[in-house]
Amino acid sequence: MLGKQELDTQNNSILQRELDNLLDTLARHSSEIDYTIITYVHKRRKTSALVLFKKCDNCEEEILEEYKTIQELATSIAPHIVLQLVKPTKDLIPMPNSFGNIAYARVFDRVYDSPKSEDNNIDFDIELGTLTTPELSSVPVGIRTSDVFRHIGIFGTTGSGKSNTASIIASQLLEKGFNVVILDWHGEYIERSKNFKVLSNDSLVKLNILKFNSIDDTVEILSDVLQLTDPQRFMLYILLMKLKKYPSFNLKSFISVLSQIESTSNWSKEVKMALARKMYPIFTAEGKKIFASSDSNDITTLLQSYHGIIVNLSSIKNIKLRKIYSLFLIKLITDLYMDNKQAMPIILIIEEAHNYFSTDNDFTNKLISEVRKFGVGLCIVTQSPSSISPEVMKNTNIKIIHSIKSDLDKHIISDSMSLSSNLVNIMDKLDPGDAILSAPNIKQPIIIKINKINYI
Ligand SMILES: Nc1ncnc2c1ncn2[C@@H]1O[C@H](COP(=O)(O)OP(=O)(O)OP(=O)(O)O)[C@@H](O)[C@H]1O
Repeated sequence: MLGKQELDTQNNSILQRELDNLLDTLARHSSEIDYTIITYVHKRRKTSALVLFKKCDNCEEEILEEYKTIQELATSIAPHIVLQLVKPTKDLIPMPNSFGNIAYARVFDRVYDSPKSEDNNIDFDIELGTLTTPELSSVPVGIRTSDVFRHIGIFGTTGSGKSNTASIIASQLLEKGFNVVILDWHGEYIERSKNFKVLSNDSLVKLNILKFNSIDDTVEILSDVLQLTDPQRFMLYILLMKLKKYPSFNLKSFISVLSQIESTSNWSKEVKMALARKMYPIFTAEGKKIFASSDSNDITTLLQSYHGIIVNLSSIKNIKLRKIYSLFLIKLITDLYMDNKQAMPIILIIEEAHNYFSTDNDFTNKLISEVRKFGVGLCIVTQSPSSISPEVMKNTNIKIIHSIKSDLDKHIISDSMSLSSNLVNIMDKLDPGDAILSAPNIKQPIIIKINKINYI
């Protein structure tokens, strides 16, 4: 194993990175053949060999085939490393004897974290998939129903398999007697739905902004999404207090109450105008389809009729309205559970959560730490862990990490669950459907292959 000549001898960090990548890939490559790296140090010179071995009779051909595969991998993953075949002899470990190139490589202590057979005893009742260690690839693995109230985080870049994983959890919890509500941001679950009721366009539950329990939460949700300044936020608070006395919530009552608030200066007039402008989408034709003016909020009847519900949020085209609606729907459901004990527990699957579980939203931060006592589990699904509140990372006890490419996102995840460097290195190399699982029922994070599900 030689570093190529044209590289600066001092700068062997490139070689190191390439070798790391090559080893990570080899560790995931299932093969009957074992590998080891041996570094020979002689005075100030060193030289390394990647040794392939298998205990067998007459399997030279097989090992040579494997060598060819690795050589191809090395050409694409590690272009500055040359693998040269050294003929083994009966008594000697083959070592390259050319010291002319870069003194390569470093001694590794890489051990890949795959559970050994004695760790197999994983207690679970929601099956997610199987272990990835080749000899244990038929061993099933999963999570416990009792742990879902301490929330689930599913992370991964686009196309890494998040929705499939969320669907596996959703369908098994539905079978176990949970209410399951999926907030489907892009409408990607609807085509796969068999046992779930889909709410779209006119069938979406209409919400009345004035009829929620806490005016503080209402102000928090609207201020966060509409990006209100402090004075606008304060004016909204006064406005909603006054509007509560009105029989209906519509543009007319809104303007009427707004004009009653005294404006003593140009500045306060501007605050009023800006608030009216920002609130306006709620009173447009699309806003009127999802926000009721006089009805009371009720989700109980719907949950009694359908235990599995997919809310097709993509049918709300205006993104701000979609965010406001999603947050108020979460509030409606969680308030129901927090106000009265419900017979069936519930899990809310929140897709593309980075869109509305932002860092500075007090409502969502409070929610994630409080609801678990009331039989509500949240399953937060996002491609961008760095864009959501740190409270989410802190309060998700089950973490399922699909392939993550961004260094920032990798950093945030590894910090939140103290992953070994081996697992951090492997995070961007996972295939779709493969994931690192960390949960209270398993001793240490493991790599698993999630089952594929065709409908829910
Ligand atoms: N466990 C799995 N085994 C095999 N293929 C899978 C698995 N999970 C997902 N896939 C495939 O990977 C692709 C992406 O899956 P999925 O839509 O679940 O990813 P995603 O992370 O939710 O993507 P997006 O962010 O775009 O919604 C699909 O074609 C799906 O069939």
